[in-house]
Amino acid sequence: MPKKPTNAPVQKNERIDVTFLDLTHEGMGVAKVDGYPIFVPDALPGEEADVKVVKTVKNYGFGRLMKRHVESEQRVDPPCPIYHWCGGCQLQHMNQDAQLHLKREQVVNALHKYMGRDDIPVHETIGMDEPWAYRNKAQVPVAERDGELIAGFYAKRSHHIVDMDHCLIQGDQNDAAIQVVKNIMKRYKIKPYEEASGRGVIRHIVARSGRLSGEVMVMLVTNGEELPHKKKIVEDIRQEVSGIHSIVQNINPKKTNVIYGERTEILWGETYIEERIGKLRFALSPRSFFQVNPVQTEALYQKVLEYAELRGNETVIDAYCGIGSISLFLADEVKKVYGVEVVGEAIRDARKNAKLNGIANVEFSVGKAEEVVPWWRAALGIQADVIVVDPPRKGCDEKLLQTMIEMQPERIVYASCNPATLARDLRILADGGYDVKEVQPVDMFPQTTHIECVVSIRRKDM
Ligand SMILES: C[S@@+](CC[C@H](N)C(=O)[O-])C[C@H]1O[C@@H](n2cnc3c(N)ncnc32)[C@H](O)[C@@H]1O
Repeated sequence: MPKKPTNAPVQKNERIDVTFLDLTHEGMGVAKVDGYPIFVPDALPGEEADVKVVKTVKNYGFGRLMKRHVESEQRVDPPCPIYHWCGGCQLQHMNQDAQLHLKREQVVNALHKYMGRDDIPVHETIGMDEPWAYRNKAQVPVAERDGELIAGFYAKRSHHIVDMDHCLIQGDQNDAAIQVVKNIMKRYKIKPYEEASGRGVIRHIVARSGRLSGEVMVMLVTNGEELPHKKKIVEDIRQEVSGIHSIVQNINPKKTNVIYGERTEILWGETYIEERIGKLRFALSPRSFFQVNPVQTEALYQKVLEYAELRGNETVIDAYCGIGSISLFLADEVKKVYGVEVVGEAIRDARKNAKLNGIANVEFSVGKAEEVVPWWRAALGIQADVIVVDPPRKGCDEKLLQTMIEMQPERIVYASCNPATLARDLRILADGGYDVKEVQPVDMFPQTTHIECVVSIRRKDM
Protein backbone atom coordinates (compact mmCIF):
# COMPACT_ATOMS: atom_id res chain seq x y z
CA MET A 1 0.00 0.00 0.00
CA PRO A 2 1.42 3.46 -0.89
CA LYS A 3 2.59 5.54 2.02
CA LYS A 4 0.07 8.20 3.05
CA PRO A 5 1.71 11.63 2.72
CA THR A 6 1.54 13.83 5.79
CA ASN A 7 -1.62 15.93 6.02
CA ALA A 8 -3.49 14.01 3.32
CA PRO A 9 -6.78 12.68 4.71
CA VAL A 10 -7.41 10.76 1.45
CA GLN A 11 -5.43 8.22 -0.53
CA LYS A 12 -4.73 7.73 -4.20
CA ASN A 13 -7.59 5.86 -5.97
CA GLU A 14 -10.03 6.55 -3.11
CA ARG A 15 -13.56 7.61 -4.23
CA ILE A 16 -15.09 10.53 -2.36
CA ASP A 17 -18.25 12.66 -2.60
CA VAL A 18 -17.39 16.35 -2.52
CA THR A 19 -18.88 19.82 -2.95
CA PHE A 20 -16.79 22.33 -4.90
CA LEU A 21 -16.15 25.63 -3.17
CA ASP A 22 -13.87 27.57 -5.47
CA LEU A 23 -11.83 27.62 -8.71
CA THR A 24 -8.04 27.72 -9.11
CA HIS A 25 -6.22 30.10 -11.46
CA GLU A 26 -6.08 27.19 -13.91
CA GLY A 27 -9.86 26.79 -13.80
CA MET A 28 -9.92 23.60 -11.69
CA GLY A 29 -12.65 23.08 -9.09
CA VAL A 30 -11.47 23.13 -5.46
CA ALA A 31 -13.06 20.80 -2.91
CA LYS A 32 -11.86 20.30 0.65
CA VAL A 33 -11.66 17.18 2.81
CA ASP A 34 -10.90 18.15 6.43
CA GLY A 35 -9.36 21.37 5.14
CA TYR A 36 -7.14 19.50 2.63
CA PRO A 37 -7.72 20.93 -0.91
CA ILE A 38 -8.34 18.64 -3.85
CA PHE A 39 -8.16 20.11 -7.34
CA VAL A 40 -10.43 18.64 -10.00
CA PRO A 41 -10.68 19.61 -13.69
CA ASP A 42 -14.09 20.49 -15.17
CA ALA A 43 -15.79 21.20 -11.83
CA LEU A 44 -17.49 24.46 -10.89
CA PRO A 45 -18.17 26.04 -7.50
CA GLY A 46 -21.45 24.76 -6.05
CA GLU A 47 -21.31 21.46 -7.93
CA GLU A 48 -21.40 18.15 -6.08
CA ALA A 49 -19.67 15.11 -7.49
CA ASP A 50 -18.16 11.69 -7.03
CA VAL A 51 -14.38 12.15 -7.40
CA LYS A 52 -11.53 9.66 -7.70
CA VAL A 53 -8.33 10.83 -6.01
CA VAL A 54 -5.51 10.52 -8.57
CA LYS A 55 -2.61 12.12 -6.73
CA THR A 56 -1.78 13.36 -3.25
CA VAL A 57 1.12 15.47 -2.09
CA LYS A 58 1.77 17.03 1.30
CA ASN A 59 -0.63 19.97 1.23
CA TYR A 60 -3.02 19.23 -1.64
CA GLY A 61 -4.23 16.55 -4.02
CA PHE A 62 -5.75 16.08 -7.48
CA GLY A 63 -8.89 14.20 -8.45
CA ARG A 64 -10.84 13.11 -11.51
CA LEU A 65 -14.56 13.80 -11.72
CA MET A 66 -16.38 10.46 -12.08
CA LYS A 67 -20.02 11.52 -11.78
CA ARG A 68 -21.58 14.92 -11.29
CA HIS A 69 -24.51 14.75 -8.82
CA VAL A 70 -25.42 18.45 -8.82
CA GLU A 71 -24.67 20.74 -11.78
CA SER A 72 -23.99 24.47 -11.41
CA GLU A 73 -26.36 26.95 -13.04
CA GLN A 74 -23.24 28.66 -14.33
CA ARG A 75 -22.30 25.63 -16.47
CA VAL A 76 -22.56 25.89 -20.26
CA ASP A 77 -21.45 23.55 -23.05
CA PRO A 78 -18.03 24.69 -24.21
CA PRO A 79 -18.37 25.50 -27.91
CA CYS A 80 -14.80 24.49 -28.81
CA PRO A 81 -14.49 20.78 -29.71
CA ILE A 82 -10.96 20.49 -28.26
CA TYR A 83 -11.61 22.61 -25.14
CA HIS A 84 -11.18 19.75 -22.67
CA TRP A 85 -7.68 18.93 -23.97
CA CYS A 86 -6.28 22.27 -25.11
CA GLY A 87 -4.68 24.48 -22.46
CA GLY A 88 -5.48 27.75 -24.25
CA CYS A 89 -8.80 28.43 -22.45
CA GLN A 90 -9.87 27.45 -18.93
CA LEU A 91 -13.40 28.86 -18.52
CA GLN A 92 -15.42 27.95 -21.62
CA HIS A 93 -17.62 25.72 -19.45
CA MET A 94 -18.73 28.75 -17.40
CA ASN A 95 -21.24 31.36 -18.60
CA GLN A 96 -20.04 34.87 -19.31
CA ASP A 97 -21.57 36.56 -16.24
CA ALA A 98 -20.04 33.95 -13.95
CA GLN A 99 -16.63 34.45 -15.60
CA LEU A 100 -16.81 38.19 -15.01
CA HIS A 101 -17.87 37.67 -11.41
CA LEU A 102 -15.07 35.15 -10.81
CA LYS A 103 -12.49 37.58 -12.16
CA ARG A 104 -13.68 40.34 -9.85
CA GLU A 105 -13.48 37.87 -6.95
CA GLN A 106 -9.84 37.08 -7.84
CA VAL A 107 -9.02 40.75 -7.35
CA VAL A 108 -11.05 41.06 -4.12
CA ASN A 109 -9.32 37.94 -2.73
CA ALA A 110 -5.84 39.21 -3.64
CA LEU A 111 -6.48 42.55 -1.90
CA HIS A 112 -7.61 40.61 1.17
CA LYS A 113 -4.72 38.12 1.11
CA TYR A 114 -1.78 40.41 0.30
CA MET A 115 -2.99 43.73 1.72
CA GLY A 116 -5.39 42.61 4.46
CA ARG A 117 -7.93 45.04 2.95
CA ASP A 118 -11.63 44.44 2.30
CA ASP A 119 -12.67 48.08 2.10
CA ILE A 120 -11.29 49.05 -1.33
CA PRO A 121 -14.12 49.36 -3.89
CA VAL A 122 -13.69 46.82 -6.70
CA HIS A 123 -16.13 47.44 -9.55
CA GLU A 124 -17.87 44.81 -11.63
CA THR A 125 -15.60 43.50 -14.41
CA ILE A 126 -16.01 45.25 -17.77
CA GLY A 127 -16.76 42.42 -20.20
CA MET A 128 -16.93 42.18 -24.00
CA ASP A 129 -20.22 42.17 -25.91
CA GLU A 130 -18.89 39.40 -28.12
CA PRO A 131 -16.24 37.52 -26.10
CA TRP A 132 -14.85 35.43 -29.01
CA ALA A 133 -12.35 35.90 -31.87
CA TYR A 134 -10.67 38.71 -29.96
CA ARG A 135 -6.97 37.82 -30.01
CA ASN A 136 -4.75 39.73 -32.43
CA LYS A 137 -1.75 37.42 -32.03
CA ALA A 138 -1.38 33.63 -32.26
CA GLN A 139 1.91 31.88 -31.51
CA VAL A 140 1.48 28.22 -32.21
CA PRO A 141 4.10 25.48 -31.73
CA VAL A 142 4.40 22.78 -34.42
CA ALA A 143 5.46 19.14 -34.15
CA GLU A 144 5.14 15.78 -35.86
CA ARG A 145 3.05 13.00 -34.36
CA ASP A 146 2.64 9.56 -35.99
CA GLY A 147 4.12 11.02 -39.18
CA GLU A 148 1.55 13.85 -39.29
CA LEU A 149 2.29 17.55 -38.92
CA ILE A 150 0.36 19.05 -36.01
CA ALA A 151 0.04 22.66 -34.82
CA GLY A 152 -1.87 23.91 -31.80
CA PHE A 153 -1.60 25.00 -28.19
CA TYR A 154 -0.11 22.89 -25.41
CA ALA A 155 -2.45 20.66 -23.43
CA LYS A 156 -3.15 21.77 -19.87
CA ARG A 157 -0.06 21.38 -17.62
CA SER A 158 2.05 19.80 -20.37
CA HIS A 159 4.24 20.26 -23.41
CA HIS A 160 2.00 18.03 -25.47
CA ILE A 161 0.55 19.85 -28.50
CA VAL A 162 -3.19 19.51 -29.15
CA ASP A 163 -3.70 19.70 -32.92
CA MET A 164 -6.07 22.51 -33.85
CA ASP A 165 -7.96 23.46 -37.03
CA HIS A 166 -9.71 26.46 -35.61
CA CYS A 167 -9.38 28.53 -32.44
CA LEU A 168 -12.50 30.35 -31.24
CA ILE A 169 -10.69 33.10 -29.34
CA GLN A 170 -8.32 33.93 -32.22
CA GLY A 171 -9.12 36.67 -34.68
CA ASP A 172 -10.34 35.07 -37.93
CA GLN A 173 -7.41 36.30 -40.01
CA ASN A 174 -4.81 34.82 -37.65
CA ASP A 175 -6.74 31.62 -37.40
CA ALA A 176 -6.82 31.24 -41.19
CA ALA A 177 -3.14 32.24 -41.55
CA ILE A 178 -2.01 29.49 -39.15
CA GLN A 179 -3.84 26.83 -41.19
CA VAL A 180 -2.40 28.19 -44.46
CA VAL A 181 1.17 28.00 -43.14
CA LYS A 182 0.54 24.52 -41.74
CA ASN A 183 -0.59 23.38 -45.21
CA ILE A 184 2.40 25.03 -46.87
CA MET A 185 4.72 23.19 -44.47
CA LYS A 186 3.05 19.91 -45.50
CA ARG A 187 3.29 20.85 -49.19
CA TYR A 188 7.07 21.37 -49.05
CA LYS A 189 7.66 18.68 -46.41
CA ILE A 190 9.21 21.18 -43.99
CA LYS A 191 10.12 19.34 -40.81
CA PRO A 192 8.84 20.79 -37.54
CA TYR A 193 11.31 21.24 -34.70
CA GLU A 194 11.70 18.28 -32.38
CA GLU A 195 12.31 19.24 -28.76
CA ALA A 196 14.07 16.01 -27.76
CA SER A 197 16.68 15.89 -30.55
CA GLY A 198 16.86 19.63 -31.26
CA ARG A 199 16.44 18.81 -35.01
CA GLY A 200 13.87 20.13 -37.48
CA VAL A 201 13.22 23.51 -39.10
CA ILE A 202 10.11 25.40 -37.93
CA ARG A 203 9.45 25.77 -34.20
CA HIS A 204 6.49 28.14 -34.08
CA ILE A 205 4.09 29.76 -36.52
CA VAL A 206 3.14 33.26 -35.38
CA ALA A 207 0.34 35.33 -36.90
CA ARG A 208 -0.41 38.88 -35.88
CA SER A 209 -3.16 41.07 -37.29
CA GLY A 210 -4.45 44.62 -37.02
CA ARG A 211 -8.18 44.49 -36.28
CA LEU A 212 -9.01 47.76 -37.99
CA SER A 213 -6.27 47.85 -40.61
CA GLY A 214 -6.84 44.21 -41.64
CA GLU A 215 -3.05 43.86 -42.04
CA VAL A 216 -1.49 40.48 -41.22
CA MET A 217 2.08 39.59 -40.27
CA VAL A 218 3.27 35.98 -40.47
CA MET A 219 6.40 35.04 -38.58
CA LEU A 220 8.16 31.69 -38.93
CA VAL A 221 10.33 30.92 -35.92
CA THR A 222 13.06 28.62 -37.21
CA ASN A 223 15.69 26.49 -35.54
CA GLY A 224 18.49 27.96 -37.71
CA GLU A 225 19.18 30.25 -40.67
CA GLU A 226 18.12 27.71 -43.21
CA LEU A 227 14.54 27.58 -44.44
CA PRO A 228 14.27 25.12 -47.36
CA HIS A 229 12.06 26.32 -50.26
CA LYS A 230 12.12 29.80 -48.75
CA LYS A 231 11.16 31.58 -51.98
CA LYS A 232 8.24 29.27 -52.69
CA ILE A 233 7.02 29.43 -49.10
CA VAL A 234 7.05 33.23 -49.15
CA GLU A 235 5.27 33.30 -52.51
CA ASP A 236 2.61 30.86 -51.31
CA ILE A 237 2.00 32.81 -48.08
CA ARG A 238 1.62 35.98 -50.17
CA GLN A 239 -0.93 34.28 -52.42
CA GLU A 240 -2.89 32.47 -49.74
CA VAL A 241 -2.98 34.60 -46.57
CA SER A 242 -5.65 37.27 -46.80
CA GLY A 243 -4.44 40.72 -45.71
CA ILE A 244 -0.77 39.68 -45.73
CA HIS A 245 1.43 42.73 -45.17
CA SER A 246 4.64 41.33 -43.76
CA ILE A 247 6.46 37.96 -43.70
CA VAL A 248 9.35 37.57 -41.27
CA GLN A 249 11.69 34.85 -40.02
CA ASN A 250 12.87 34.76 -36.43
CA ILE A 251 15.90 32.54 -35.80
CA ASN A 252 16.06 30.67 -32.50
CA PRO A 253 18.81 28.01 -32.50
CA LYS A 254 18.77 27.56 -28.70
CA LYS A 255 17.48 24.49 -26.86
CA THR A 256 14.97 26.41 -24.81
CA ASN A 257 11.27 26.91 -24.12
CA VAL A 258 11.64 30.60 -24.93
CA ILE A 259 9.80 31.12 -28.21
CA TYR A 260 11.87 33.79 -29.92
CA GLY A 261 15.53 34.07 -30.80
CA GLU A 262 17.43 37.31 -31.01
CA ARG A 263 17.49 37.77 -34.80
CA THR A 264 14.48 38.62 -36.92
CA GLU A 265 14.68 39.04 -40.72
CA ILE A 266 12.14 40.43 -43.10
CA LEU A 267 11.40 37.94 -45.88
CA TRP A 268 8.80 40.06 -47.66
CA GLY A 269 6.76 43.24 -47.23
CA GLU A 270 6.78 45.83 -44.48
CA THR A 271 8.65 45.65 -41.19
CA TYR A 272 5.44 46.27 -39.26
CA ILE A 273 1.66 46.09 -39.36
CA GLU A 274 -0.73 48.76 -38.18
CA GLU A 275 -3.29 48.59 -35.37
CA ARG A 276 -5.66 51.29 -34.12
CA ILE A 277 -6.90 52.08 -30.66
CA GLY A 278 -9.44 54.90 -30.53
CA LYS A 279 -8.26 57.54 -32.97
CA LEU A 280 -4.60 56.51 -32.68
CA ARG A 281 -2.59 54.46 -35.18
CA PHE A 282 0.11 52.09 -33.95
CA ALA A 283 2.92 50.42 -35.88
CA LEU A 284 3.72 46.98 -34.49
CA SER A 285 7.10 45.37 -35.13
CA PRO A 286 7.40 41.58 -35.03
CA ARG A 287 8.73 41.41 -31.46
CA SER A 288 7.09 44.39 -29.72
CA PHE A 289 4.57 43.80 -26.94
CA PHE A 290 1.06 44.90 -27.74
CA GLN A 291 -2.13 44.14 -25.82
CA VAL A 292 -3.77 41.06 -27.39
CA ASN A 293 -7.36 42.30 -27.25
CA PRO A 294 -7.71 45.66 -29.04
CA VAL A 295 -11.42 46.13 -28.20
CA GLN A 296 -10.83 45.80 -24.45
CA THR A 297 -7.55 47.72 -24.65
CA GLU A 298 -9.59 50.78 -25.51
CA ALA A 299 -11.80 50.21 -22.44
CA LEU A 300 -8.66 49.74 -20.30
CA TYR A 301 -6.99 52.90 -21.59
CA GLN A 302 -10.20 54.91 -21.10
CA LYS A 303 -10.08 53.90 -17.43
CA VAL A 304 -6.41 54.87 -17.21
CA LEU A 305 -7.35 58.26 -18.65
CA GLU A 306 -10.26 58.65 -16.23
CA TYR A 307 -8.18 57.69 -13.18
CA ALA A 308 -5.34 60.00 -14.24
CA GLU A 309 -7.79 62.95 -13.82
CA LEU A 310 -5.83 65.16 -16.18
CA ARG A 311 -6.31 68.92 -16.35
CA GLY A 312 -3.90 69.68 -19.19
CA ASN A 313 -0.82 70.96 -17.38
CA GLU A 314 0.59 67.70 -16.00
CA THR A 315 3.90 65.97 -16.48
CA VAL A 316 3.19 62.24 -16.73
CA ILE A 317 5.53 59.23 -16.51
CA ASP A 318 4.41 56.07 -18.34
CA ALA A 319 6.58 53.29 -16.90
CA TYR A 320 6.68 49.95 -18.77
CA CYS A 321 5.34 51.79 -21.83
CA GLY A 322 5.76 49.11 -24.54
CA ILE A 323 5.23 50.77 -27.93
CA GLY A 324 4.04 53.94 -26.18
CA SER A 325 0.34 53.24 -26.47
CA ILE A 326 -0.71 54.66 -23.07
CA SER A 327 1.68 57.63 -23.44
CA LEU A 328 0.11 58.54 -26.77
CA PHE A 329 -3.42 57.94 -25.48
CA LEU A 330 -2.82 60.51 -22.71
CA ALA A 331 -0.63 62.96 -24.66
CA ASP A 332 -3.43 65.21 -25.91
CA GLU A 333 -4.58 65.86 -22.35
CA VAL A 334 -1.26 66.81 -20.72
CA LYS A 335 1.82 69.03 -20.98
CA LYS A 336 4.37 66.21 -21.37
CA VAL A 337 4.66 62.43 -21.17
CA TYR A 338 7.90 60.51 -20.51
CA GLY A 339 7.74 56.81 -21.41
CA VAL A 340 10.28 54.14 -20.43
CA GLU A 341 10.53 50.57 -21.66
CA VAL A 342 13.25 47.91 -21.56
CA VAL A 343 12.84 46.56 -25.14
CA GLY A 344 14.67 48.78 -27.63
CA GLU A 345 12.57 47.67 -30.60
CA ALA A 346 9.39 48.74 -28.74
CA ILE A 347 10.84 52.19 -28.10
CA ARG A 348 11.72 52.54 -31.78
CA ASP A 349 8.04 51.73 -32.48
CA ALA A 350 6.92 54.20 -29.79
CA ARG A 351 8.87 57.02 -31.48
CA LYS A 352 7.53 56.00 -34.88
CA ASN A 353 4.01 55.94 -33.41
CA ALA A 354 4.38 59.43 -31.99
CA LYS A 355 5.32 60.71 -35.47
CA LEU A 356 2.58 58.67 -37.16
CA ASN A 357 0.02 60.43 -34.96
CA GLY A 358 1.65 63.88 -35.10
CA ILE A 359 2.28 63.91 -31.33
CA ALA A 360 5.26 65.97 -30.17
CA ASN A 361 4.92 66.22 -26.37
CA VAL A 362 6.18 62.66 -25.65
CA GLU A 363 9.72 61.46 -25.02
CA PHE A 364 10.72 57.80 -24.84
CA SER A 365 13.77 56.15 -23.25
CA VAL A 366 15.09 52.60 -23.41
CA GLY A 367 16.01 51.04 -20.10
CA LYS A 368 14.74 49.52 -16.91
CA ALA A 369 12.05 51.68 -15.32
CA GLU A 370 13.68 51.16 -11.90
CA GLU A 371 16.94 52.67 -13.21
CA VAL A 372 15.68 55.28 -15.68
CA VAL A 373 13.01 56.93 -13.48
CA PRO A 374 15.43 57.63 -10.56
CA TRP A 375 17.93 58.95 -13.10
CA TRP A 376 15.30 61.24 -14.70
CA ARG A 377 14.60 62.63 -11.25
CA ALA A 378 18.21 63.02 -10.08
CA ALA A 379 19.94 64.08 -13.31
CA LEU A 380 17.18 65.87 -15.22
CA GLY A 381 15.00 67.09 -12.36
CA ILE A 382 11.89 65.54 -13.86
CA GLN A 383 8.99 65.66 -11.41
CA ALA A 384 5.83 63.78 -12.35
CA ASP A 385 2.33 64.87 -11.35
CA VAL A 386 0.93 61.54 -12.48
CA ILE A 387 2.71 58.19 -12.85
CA VAL A 388 1.16 55.34 -14.83
CA VAL A 389 2.64 51.87 -14.41
CA ASP A 390 1.73 48.81 -16.48
CA PRO A 391 4.32 46.18 -15.51
CA PRO A 392 4.59 42.53 -16.60
CA ARG A 393 3.14 39.77 -14.37
CA LYS A 394 5.92 40.02 -11.81
CA GLY A 395 4.78 43.53 -10.90
CA CYS A 396 6.85 46.67 -10.27
CA ASP A 397 10.45 46.56 -9.15
CA GLU A 398 10.65 47.67 -5.51
CA LYS A 399 13.22 50.31 -6.39
CA LEU A 400 10.73 51.90 -8.78
CA LEU A 401 8.03 51.88 -6.10
CA GLN A 402 10.40 53.60 -3.67
CA THR A 403 11.29 56.23 -6.29
CA MET A 404 7.59 56.84 -6.91
CA ILE A 405 7.00 57.31 -3.19
CA GLU A 406 9.92 59.76 -3.00
CA MET A 407 8.76 61.63 -6.11
CA GLN A 408 5.32 62.15 -4.50
CA PRO A 409 3.15 62.43 -7.65
CA GLU A 410 -0.42 63.44 -6.84
CA ARG A 411 -1.86 60.48 -8.65
CA ILE A 412 -0.70 57.01 -9.63
CA VAL A 413 -2.58 54.76 -12.04
CA TYR A 414 -1.62 51.09 -11.87
CA ALA A 415 -2.61 48.75 -14.72
CA SER A 416 -1.94 45.12 -13.83
CA CYS A 417 -2.39 41.65 -15.29
CA ASN A 418 -1.66 39.89 -11.99
CA PRO A 419 -3.82 40.64 -8.91
CA ALA A 420 -1.28 39.04 -6.52
CA THR A 421 1.70 41.24 -7.46
CA LEU A 422 -0.66 44.20 -7.81
CA ALA A 423 -1.86 43.82 -4.20
CA ARG A 424 1.74 43.35 -2.99
CA ASP A 425 2.77 46.61 -4.69
CA LEU A 426 -0.33 48.51 -3.54
CA ARG A 427 0.57 47.65 0.01
CA ILE A 428 3.99 49.27 -0.44
CA LEU A 429 2.38 52.37 -1.96
CA ALA A 430 -0.20 52.51 0.85
CA ASP A 431 2.58 52.28 3.44
CA GLY A 432 4.35 55.06 1.54
CA GLY A 433 1.49 57.54 1.99
CA TYR A 434 -0.91 56.67 -0.85
CA ASP A 435 -4.64 55.95 -0.76
CA VAL A 436 -5.90 53.14 -2.96
CA LYS A 437 -9.21 54.63 -4.11
CA GLU A 438 -10.80 52.02 -6.39
CA VAL A 439 -10.13 49.13 -8.74
CA GLN A 440 -11.67 48.45 -12.15
CA PRO A 441 -11.23 44.90 -13.49
CA VAL A 442 -11.37 44.61 -17.30
CA ASP A 443 -11.85 41.29 -19.08
CA MET A 444 -9.04 41.38 -21.63
CA PHE A 445 -8.92 37.58 -21.94
CA PRO A 446 -12.46 36.09 -22.10
CA GLN A 447 -12.71 32.29 -21.69
CA THR A 448 -9.45 32.25 -19.73
CA THR A 449 -8.79 32.83 -16.03
CA HIS A 450 -6.61 35.88 -16.72
CA ILE A 451 -7.71 39.29 -15.55
CA GLU A 452 -6.46 42.82 -16.05
CA CYS A 453 -7.29 45.74 -13.77
CA VAL A 454 -6.73 49.44 -13.40
CA VAL A 455 -6.32 51.07 -10.00
CA SER A 456 -6.81 54.69 -8.97
CA ILE A 457 -4.27 55.78 -6.34
CA ARG A 458 -3.90 59.21 -4.73
CA ARG A 459 -1.42 60.86 -2.44
CA LYS A 460 -3.01 60.97 1.04
CA ASP A 461 -2.81 64.73 1.52
CA MET A 462 -4.60 65.42 -1.78
C1 LIG B 1 2.20 44.63 -19.68
S1 LIG B 1 3.31 45.33 -20.84
C2 LIG B 1 2.65 46.94 -20.98
C3 LIG B 1 2.94 47.68 -22.24
C4 LIG B 1 2.11 48.91 -22.56
N1 LIG B 1 1.86 49.74 -21.42
C5 LIG B 1 0.82 48.54 -23.27
O1 LIG B 1 -0.26 48.86 -22.78
O2 LIG B 1 0.88 47.93 -24.36
C6 LIG B 1 4.76 45.47 -19.89
C7 LIG B 1 5.93 46.04 -20.64
O3 LIG B 1 6.99 46.22 -19.68
C8 LIG B 1 8.23 45.96 -20.32
N2 LIG B 1 9.21 45.74 -19.23
C9 LIG B 1 9.46 44.61 -18.54
N3 LIG B 1 10.35 44.84 -17.55
C10 LIG B 1 10.66 46.16 -17.60
C11 LIG B 1 11.49 47.02 -16.82
N4 LIG B 1 12.19 46.56 -15.78
N5 LIG B 1 11.55 48.31 -17.15
C12 LIG B 1 10.84 48.81 -18.20
N6 LIG B 1 10.03 48.04 -18.98
C13 LIG B 1 9.93 46.74 -18.69
C14 LIG B 1 7.91 44.80 -21.24
O4 LIG B 1 8.86 44.70 -22.27
C15 LIG B 1 6.51 45.18 -21.74
O5 LIG B 1 6.59 45.96 -22.90
